[in-house]
Amino acid sequence: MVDRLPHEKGFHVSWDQLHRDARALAWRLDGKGPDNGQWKAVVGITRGGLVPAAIVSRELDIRVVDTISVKSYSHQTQKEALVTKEPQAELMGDGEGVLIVDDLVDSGKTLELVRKLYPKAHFATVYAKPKGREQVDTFITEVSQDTWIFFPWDMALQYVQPYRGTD
Ligand SMILES: O=P(O)(O)OC[C@H]1O[C@H](OP(=O)(O)OP(=O)(O)O)[C@H](O)[C@@H]1O
Ligand code: HPA
Ligand SMILES: [Mg+2]
Repeated sequence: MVDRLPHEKGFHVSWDQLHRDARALAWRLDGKGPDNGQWKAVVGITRGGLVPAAIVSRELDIRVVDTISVKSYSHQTQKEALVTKEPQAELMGDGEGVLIVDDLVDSGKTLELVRKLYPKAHFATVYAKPKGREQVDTFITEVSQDTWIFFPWDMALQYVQPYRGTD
């Protein structure tokens, strides 16, 4: 018998679960936009935000979709985030009416940077950890800070040993 499962503190999200949670996020945002409840665009933060952004735009019938690319650098002990591709400036303005979507917020650094650029945008993530929670306006599921979320695009089906092992 093993006394510790290898995936303890790991939150493994299947495609089905991700689809359900991203749909739940869309439904929560429905009718909450500033223009008669409407949102004018969805912007996905690459790359993790692309899948939930597609699901949200489909559910809410938002046809205008753009992306913002943020690259995180590890330099000694500092982690610095940098925007490497911006969405269309005329679309964004100060972010009013725009839904900015990411898969999760962890430390909050990514959203903090994007928020500075588009302070009036609405920030939505599927998952959130406590440190970054204040950076996100709407999310579906919170996990503890020491949990690592594994997304379906980073995983594959593979054989696992029986719980009791083999002879
Ligand atoms: O709240 P933070 O601490 O900033 O972390 C959250 C960000 O980190 C991950 O993206 P990553 O930068 O790994 O790039 P990717 O989406 O291209 O995988 C995740 O998709 C979020 O965008
Ligand atoms: O928990 C996580 N899972 C995947 N990517 C991440 N990037 C920051 N935190 C995480
Ligand atoms: Mg990301």
